[in-house]
Amino acid sequence: MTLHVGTGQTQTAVSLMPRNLDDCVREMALVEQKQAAIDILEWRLDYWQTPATLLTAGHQIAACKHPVILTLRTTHDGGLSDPTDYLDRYTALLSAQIGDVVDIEWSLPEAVRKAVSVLARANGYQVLLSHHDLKTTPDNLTLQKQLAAMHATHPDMLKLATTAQSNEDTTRLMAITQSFTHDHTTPLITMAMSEFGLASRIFGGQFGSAVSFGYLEHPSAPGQLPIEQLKGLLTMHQN
Ligand SMILES: O=C1C[C@@](O)(C(=O)O)C[C@@H](O)[C@@H]1O
Repeated sequence: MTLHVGTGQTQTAVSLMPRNLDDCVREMALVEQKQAAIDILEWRLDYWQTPATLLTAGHQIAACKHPVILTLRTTHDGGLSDPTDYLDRYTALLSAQIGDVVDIEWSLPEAVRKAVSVLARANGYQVLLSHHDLKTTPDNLTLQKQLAAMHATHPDMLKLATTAQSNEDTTRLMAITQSFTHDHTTPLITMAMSEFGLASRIFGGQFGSAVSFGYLEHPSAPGQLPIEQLKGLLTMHQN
């Protein structure tokens, strides 16, 4: 399934964070209950704790009607996974062609990013290149250079998550989003994490951000809203 983002209404995504098959069944039941509010599933693989049943879970998740983003979030970018076995952790699922998009972290060594990207594309996935600043929203020039460097590697889509320490940080990120999406066709997802960043999750689409993340049971990052509340706000704001 090809994920089409960046045109039309802002799409919503929720992060699945199962540790095992029991969690997977529970979370997929919630997805079914809330499916009217969900456009995209993100499977946060860094929470998974039972390698022997990874593919079983993958087939259960991939059986749903939503496009699935595979995300192995490392400790560098706010997740739980050790960056040193990044390619190995992705290989089984990518080789089984489970899911549709692969999130690859900019912070990884270039050789690792390239190896995962080659394996992903060889198995028909789109590549979402992502970067997370867990402490700040850098100055505008730094944000522009960050996006330019990521864009130069030709991903299918980009994601930049910063941490807002003020309302001004959030408005700057949205202005940078507006400027980038005006000048480029590569879909961009941005969000300012923290309570200061709430506006970026509700109004980010107005400035070109393609997707906004809400939560199913628990937030996967600071500042997320419950998915049904987020969908309602996006629908109200965009109609
Ligand atoms: O990269 C992102 C965005 C996110 O960090 C957010 O702030 O909503 C949530 C993560 O699960 C996801 O992988």
